[in-house]
Amino acid sequence: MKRIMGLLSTLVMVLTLVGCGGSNEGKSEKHELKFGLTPGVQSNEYKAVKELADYVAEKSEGRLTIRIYPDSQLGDDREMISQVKEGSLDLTLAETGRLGLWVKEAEIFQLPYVFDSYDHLRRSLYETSEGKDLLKKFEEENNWKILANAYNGSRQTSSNKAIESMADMRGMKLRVPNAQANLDYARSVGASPTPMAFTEVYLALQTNAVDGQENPLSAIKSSKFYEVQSYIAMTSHIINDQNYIVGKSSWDKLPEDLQKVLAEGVEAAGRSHTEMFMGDEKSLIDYFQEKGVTITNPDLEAFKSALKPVHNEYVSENGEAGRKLLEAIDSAR
Ligand SMILES: CC(=O)N[C@H]1[C@H]([C@H](O)[C@H](O)CO)O[C@](O)(C(=O)O)C[C@@H]1O
Repeated sequence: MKRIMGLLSTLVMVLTLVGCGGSNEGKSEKHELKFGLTPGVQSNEYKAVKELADYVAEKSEGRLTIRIYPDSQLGDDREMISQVKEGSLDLTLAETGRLGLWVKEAEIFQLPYVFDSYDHLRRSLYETSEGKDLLKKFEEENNWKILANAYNGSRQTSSNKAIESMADMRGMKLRVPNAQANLDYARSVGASPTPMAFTEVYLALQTNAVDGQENPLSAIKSSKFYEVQSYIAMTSHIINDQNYIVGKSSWDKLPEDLQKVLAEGVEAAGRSHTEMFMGDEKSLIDYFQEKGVTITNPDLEAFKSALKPVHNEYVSENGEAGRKLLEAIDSAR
């Protein structure tokens, strides 16, 4: 009886050790992260995120998977950023300026005609102490850990009538996302701003419910807006960036080796993201012209002076923090 009891307890010990996996504890555990984004599967954004999902699945040998929810399935960017903040969504894409809904002074990142180029925007965010402070606030106060910042194109204005100069925009019903900077752009150039969800824009243009919209060339292509618009004016009014945001709480739940895989995957996806948007800006003008769209190049000086009061408003609303950020951006030129 004693021998049987001894054998049984040895067996229990062996089984316990196997069950725990010894030093391999956690290594066999599987993790799934949810990634939500506004654009659909034809977009560059989706392609880059898919590249990330494929990368992590392969490098982690199936231990880390990313399930992608495109096409605003989980809501628009504002809702998804808020879900990441609360911890109910793991990953999303967001413009730095959009985070200004929560960290007020960050809204300067989407003001029209603030940056000379994407490089200028990137330097302002990563290389100035004010930019670094913002990144810190995002992570420490809002649960947004920025794993990469990519270029998402410069916004242009498409329409059903030619925009040769700013005066041609007077009274035009211009669809914009429901974001202050875009509303300000439409209003300041004399158009009538019409906010609406991204998923409804094609139909609104097709039925002439609105006269035009503004988005980067890549989005005009992937959402097929060029099929229902005859003109694109190169207004280059907002430089869009795109942060790959992971919830700090989701990040902290991952074992270190999977954090490394995720960070490397996002870095590579961010690079492809930027390359796709930069490449499109070189090739899409010809593409749209071949499709019968006329491209116009209005004088941008009038646009820039029309938007100057919006910069002044920003400074008066954001006080010292806003003034410092504006100076930092100027110094990064
Ligand atoms: C990250 C993200 O979702 N970006 C979306 C932006 C932002 O919502 C907007 O610029 C406010 O910041 O709006 C669009 O350009 C748009 O609706 O036209 C679609 C784009 O996918």
